[in-house]
Amino acid sequence: MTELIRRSLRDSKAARWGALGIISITMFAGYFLTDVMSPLKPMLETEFGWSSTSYGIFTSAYGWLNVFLLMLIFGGIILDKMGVRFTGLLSSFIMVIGAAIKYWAITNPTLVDHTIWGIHAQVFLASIGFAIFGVGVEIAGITVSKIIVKWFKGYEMALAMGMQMAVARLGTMLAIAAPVPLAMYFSNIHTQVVNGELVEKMGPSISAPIAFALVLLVIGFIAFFIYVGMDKKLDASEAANGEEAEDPFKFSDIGQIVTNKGFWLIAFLCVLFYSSVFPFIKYAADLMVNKYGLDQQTAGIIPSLLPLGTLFLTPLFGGVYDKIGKGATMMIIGAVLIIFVHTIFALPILNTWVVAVILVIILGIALSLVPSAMWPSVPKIIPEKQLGTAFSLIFWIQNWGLMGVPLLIGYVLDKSNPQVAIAKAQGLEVPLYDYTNPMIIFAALGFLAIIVSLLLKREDRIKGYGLELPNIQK
Ligand SMILES: NCCCC[C@H](NC(=O)[C@@H](N)CCCCN)C(=O)O
Repeated sequence: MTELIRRSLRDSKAARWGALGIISITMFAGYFLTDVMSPLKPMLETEFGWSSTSYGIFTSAYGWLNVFLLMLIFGGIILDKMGVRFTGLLSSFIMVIGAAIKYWAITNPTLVDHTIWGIHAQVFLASIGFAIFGVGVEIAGITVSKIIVKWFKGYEMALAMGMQMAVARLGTMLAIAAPVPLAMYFSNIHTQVVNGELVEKMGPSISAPIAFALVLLVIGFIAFFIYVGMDKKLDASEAANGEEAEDPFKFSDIGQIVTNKGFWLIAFLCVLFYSSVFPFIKYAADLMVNKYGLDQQTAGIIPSLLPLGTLFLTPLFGGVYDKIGKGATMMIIGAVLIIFVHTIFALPILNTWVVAVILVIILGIALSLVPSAMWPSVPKIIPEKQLGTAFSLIFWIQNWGLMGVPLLIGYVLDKSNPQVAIAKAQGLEVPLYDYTNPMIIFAALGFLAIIVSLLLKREDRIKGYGLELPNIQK
């Protein structure tokens, strides 16, 4: 009889996986909007006269407020103080507002020939929207991480984190594959920049995929309200069973987190690893056009294989970590794969799409290995009551990379290819970009990630965090 008595709602498999399903919808929408502009880079250049630097500025905006105004850190503190319900609703709402501003900037033709502080006005305002959205999606990310720990500790935590990331990657995949067909389908007559002049012309609708993303985000916001109901029931069930409430968060906790060497190694690995993958995704479709000779219409297909592979592999590797362990080793292997892939991309040989497909698939394996081991390792290093703040600090450090690297890549791309700007200014046929230098930067990040992952394994041996041990408690 006693086996039938449940201690808490989270002891019900259906309840915890149901909760995970609901919050995954919100993150799916967030990841879709995050990458929706990536395959549109060539169109932004031809329709609105953006340069690679403009695109780099826009892409880097994701981290502006998170990094410089410390919004992520405040988000983590709010999360630990106010809880997952309030923070989740707030962050989903911020995502909707940011996406709406970005949509407005992209649809507003009068912005096309203005500048703000020397930046193309459309780029500037779309960037503001993306920066606000970036605050929302990042805070939603740490909230969701804390929610998963809350429901899955002692259960299939890595698998759950892997499943949530897989659903989010589905958003990334859709964001790489769908925007160009959507923009072409909704082609209309609108203002474009042709040789520096504004003209009314038939062309693809760049705003259509963003409108689609906005609708998804509203659905994600509504979904979070449903989660709030489940979270209340979880708390009630735990209170009824006399489970102890967590110690409240104290500011001195921050001191404890930042004096933990394991925390820093995870944070550095996080920034190096993610800076060599997510900013790469922003340029991947363009790389396929310029290095592998694909046309704009099909260029998104190969990069979309990257998140596709992760859909299956992230939960799979998460399950391996739960049952067998070897988290630190998985991170090292992932970092080795990164340097391999980017080095081959950088070499001015093997310029055939088959090689690009193979490399993207290997990168997908890396993007499954490292996150499925890294994120479930954080609760092994940091106590649960400090997790919101710890995740937010890790995300904050990571956002420096997510902000700085795309900007650097856009800049390096323009500097290494001055012939492109000259041709555009003269109204000549635009030559191809040479991507060697940007890819060397990505490979260098992979190299640093290997060093940090080795240091992390060593630290685990010294401190006994248990990163090589399974997560499921027998
Ligand atoms: N439990 C933690 C999950 C983190 C997942 C991780 N996301 C991030 O690191 C975000 N800060 C950045 C997301 C950028 C979206 N393109 C992930 O692997 O997606």
